[in-house]
Amino acid sequence: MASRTCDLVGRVHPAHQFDLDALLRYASSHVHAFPLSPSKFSVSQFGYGQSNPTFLLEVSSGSSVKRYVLRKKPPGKLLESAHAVEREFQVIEALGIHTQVPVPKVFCLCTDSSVIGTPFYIMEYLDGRIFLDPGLPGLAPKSRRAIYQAAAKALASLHSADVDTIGLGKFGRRENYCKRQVERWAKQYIASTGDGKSDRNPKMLELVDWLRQHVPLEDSLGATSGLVHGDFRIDNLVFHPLRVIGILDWELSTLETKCVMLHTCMVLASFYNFNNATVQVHLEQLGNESENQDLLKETGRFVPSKKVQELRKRLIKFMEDRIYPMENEFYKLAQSTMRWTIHPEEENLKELAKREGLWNLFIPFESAARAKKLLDGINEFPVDKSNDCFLGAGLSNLEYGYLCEVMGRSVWAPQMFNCGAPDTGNMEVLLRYGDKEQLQEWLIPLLEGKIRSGFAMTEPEVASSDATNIECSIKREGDSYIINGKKWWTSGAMDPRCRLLIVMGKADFTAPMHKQQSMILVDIQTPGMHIQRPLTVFGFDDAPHGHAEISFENVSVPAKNILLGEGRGFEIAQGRLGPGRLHHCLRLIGAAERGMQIMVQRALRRKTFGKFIAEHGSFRSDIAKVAAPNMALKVLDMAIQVHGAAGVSSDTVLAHLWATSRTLRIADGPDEVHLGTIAKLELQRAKL
Ligand SMILES: Cc1cc2nc3c(=O)[nH]c(=O)nc-3n(C[C@H](O)[C@H](O)[C@H](O)COP(=O)(O)OP(=O)(O)OC[C@H]3O[C@@H](n4cnc5c(N)ncnc54)[C@H](O)[C@@H]3O)c2cc1C
Repeated sequence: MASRTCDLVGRVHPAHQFDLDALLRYASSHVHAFPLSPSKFSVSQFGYGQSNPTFLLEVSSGSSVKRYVLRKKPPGKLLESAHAVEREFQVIEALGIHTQVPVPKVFCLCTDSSVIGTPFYIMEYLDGRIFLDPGLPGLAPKSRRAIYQAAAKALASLHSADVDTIGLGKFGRRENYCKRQVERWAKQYIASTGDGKSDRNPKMLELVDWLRQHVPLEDSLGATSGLVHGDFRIDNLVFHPLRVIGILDWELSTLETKCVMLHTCMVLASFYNFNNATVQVHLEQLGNESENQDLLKETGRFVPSKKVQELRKRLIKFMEDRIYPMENEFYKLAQSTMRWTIHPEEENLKELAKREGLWNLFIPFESAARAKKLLDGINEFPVDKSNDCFLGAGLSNLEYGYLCEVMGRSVWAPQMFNCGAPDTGNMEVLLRYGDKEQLQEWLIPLLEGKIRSGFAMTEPEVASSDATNIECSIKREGDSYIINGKKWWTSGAMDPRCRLLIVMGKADFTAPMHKQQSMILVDIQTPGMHIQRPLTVFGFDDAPHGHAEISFENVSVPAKNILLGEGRGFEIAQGRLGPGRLHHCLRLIGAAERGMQIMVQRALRRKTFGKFIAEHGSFRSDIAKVAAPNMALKVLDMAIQVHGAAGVSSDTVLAHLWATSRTLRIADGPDEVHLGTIAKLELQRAKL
């Protein structure tokens, strides 16, 4: 049977007693809404299997009683890496803020041992049930099944967390986790069996061998790391009534390769006979990775999951049926005197894409989870089943790659699926860093495709590839910020639907170099903002979205529009650039694919000197060279060449695709900056 959490406490062990007054003083000033002068303050200790002593705090004021849980290091001399309550706090806090993984809310971490003798943290008390016996005796089979499934779901939600997005990318050593783990288990098994101990099971030795031979390829890189609890047992879960409301005891948590989680889970299932619901849910959640593994082994290449393949098929059909046939119409309008207006068919296509579930596909499932949590209960937010696609299709960046590539085949396509830059980057910024009010005001209309947005960082007067040079000032005055400065290349700002600019500037020119920058949300209609001119790229002005030069003269914006707080702009810019560049590159692959397709069709139709162009030797040798650096530009350049004069005209899409592709060696940071970052990461990895 289950025990209620409050039934698991008893008197504080004499060796674990500490100064209650000191704790009360500390908690009163560090825990939000902690009663200041309680009429009663009592402490009892949880007695069940705690390596870090854990206490229930009960604080009474009049008739109300508040309960908290305190977890601390044990007293005495400890092994350096053991009992790290600081790490526990870090992981619970990150999961609580950024994911839907059920964890108690944490209130404060105290690393000052002078307060109660050792570091400690205080968290929410969860009133629920704990099952001490994993066999769940005394429960009806139906309830038992529900409990096991809830446990498996909680574990799967944990393993779905994107550690880089939630700030836990450096929480543990990433590479060779699987190899180290298998060796450790093998050693432990050998040490605890044979020679007068329990019999050694030959099947277990076979299993060890099998695991050694099946260490996944990416284990040595640690590139797809996820978070692992390290001691995920049913008695570390709090249920209410059949749902997991909290995962406890994070002492052994660390990072491990994601597909290893599946292996680990299967091994655990066989060791503990836990329940294969865990494995099933993992297969559902991590199925793409394991599926890819198998297909990688069989064919030598990755193949996307069934879900992604199905989406890709639908997307390609949409492109062929709806978008390619409209391209000429869109170009015609964009070159006419009405160039800064929107073709009515664009909005129709957006509605169709929404209906087909081809909407906001770029949103990573992790960002979607944060937004769902923040926007839960808001009426305007369409999170019900019929509108599920407003927060994407729950894809990983890898999965979206297969779809992004298809969208890149037409410069008009991404925005039809609400997946166009700079909106994607801006939505991602709001999804990751915006507060509830900011999400409500700006994210919802962006998700719905009702408005568009721009990102204003680059300035004409300073070398903007280095964002520390930015000079635009964002100065706090009372309840507002006043913006003064000049920006250029703000893409999308000419679009008549553009309502929001995310502006980067400096709130404090005297702060440390990377803390001077802030980002603020600005309504484009705010007085003092002047669009000076649209800029052109090799003669294309990219109407109707355009790239604007904008001046800001005493533009007054409500203080609540600051993102994350003053001095956090650099940090946000880094987070924004990563996925943005990735999306551009994936679209470039699509542009190259399209160029290749058009080129081959042309070369098979047109004859020079008595032969089809495709039959000339130079064409054959060129076509074999597509995997070079700057691949997209090379392919498009070849496609233009094959078309002769038609290739540089606007009668085909090639010149525009080439111009757009060329800009991407500068836009979103020049090649040199990205190469510098890659070199830095490679050097860091070599030092590990
Ligand atoms: C089509 C297009 C759209 C754009 N859209 C936006 C937008 O929406 N919002 C926005 O804010 N900006 C936008 N930009 C601007 C773009 O982000 C900047 O142009 C880019 O960051 C470079 O800044 P810069 O032009 O000031 O060049 P600079 O910083 O002056 O750099 C010039 C050159 O210096 C070299 N260089 C720089 N750093 C290094 C280094 N570390 N090592 C070696 N060489 C280096 C590179 O060759 C680089 O091209 C856009 C640009 C284009 C072309």
